[in-house]
Amino acid sequence: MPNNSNPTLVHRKIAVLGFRAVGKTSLTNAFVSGTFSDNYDPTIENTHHKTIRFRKVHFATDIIDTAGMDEYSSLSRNASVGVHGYALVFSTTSRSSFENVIKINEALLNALGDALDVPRVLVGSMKDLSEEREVPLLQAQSLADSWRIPYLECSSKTGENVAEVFHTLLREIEKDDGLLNESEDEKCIIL
Ligand SMILES: Nc1nc2c(ncn2[C@@H]2O[C@H](COP(=O)(O)OP(=O)(O)OP(=O)(O)O)[C@@H](O)[C@H]2O)c(=O)[nH]1
Repeated sequence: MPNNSNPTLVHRKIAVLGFRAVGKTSLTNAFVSGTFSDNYDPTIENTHHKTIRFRKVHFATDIIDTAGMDEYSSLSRNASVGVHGYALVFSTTSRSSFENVIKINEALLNALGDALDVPRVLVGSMKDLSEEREVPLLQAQSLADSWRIPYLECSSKTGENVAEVFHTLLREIEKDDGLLNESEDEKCIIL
């Protein structure tokens, strides 16, 4: 077991997937550097790094901000090989992005050979734009429940729930290996 003087360092790779313009880059930037921009610049693919410490365990995390996907897209090699967990993002302001994330989840599980229990979180972005909401919270929550994965809503603009998306995904990744037990995962520190 890790101890205070000698924390455990583990490497984890996370990919952020979703339809075009759902806020994948904004979510990644808000988490990695605490920044937000109103500008829209389509992404090809970028990898960011962040160390997240859950008390005695340091996660050196690679976060892959992928290109917006549609039904004709396939996962890049970097976004499918050696990835420990996925954030599946749709915008709460876009019904089509919600419908699309269902297809992305299917394509992901197919690409991974119908692997069971792929660590994932479903993320509803742009929570601050409540007047433009097109996807009811309960509908998104029941989709996540049917996939047996957590659902979170966040705003990269206000920062609300941004860190929780990544912390929840790390907990999903570590669920079965006992690295984070109850008392250790309560307190997470971003380095
Ligand atoms: N109000 C608000 N706007 C957001 C939020 N997140 C993203 N946006 C805006 O939505 C637009 C698209 O955001 P991006 O982060 O570039 O989306 P993306 O999914 O990375 O886009 P692609 O790389 O093309 O797939 C930008 O104009 C952002 O400023 C949010 O939480 N709130």
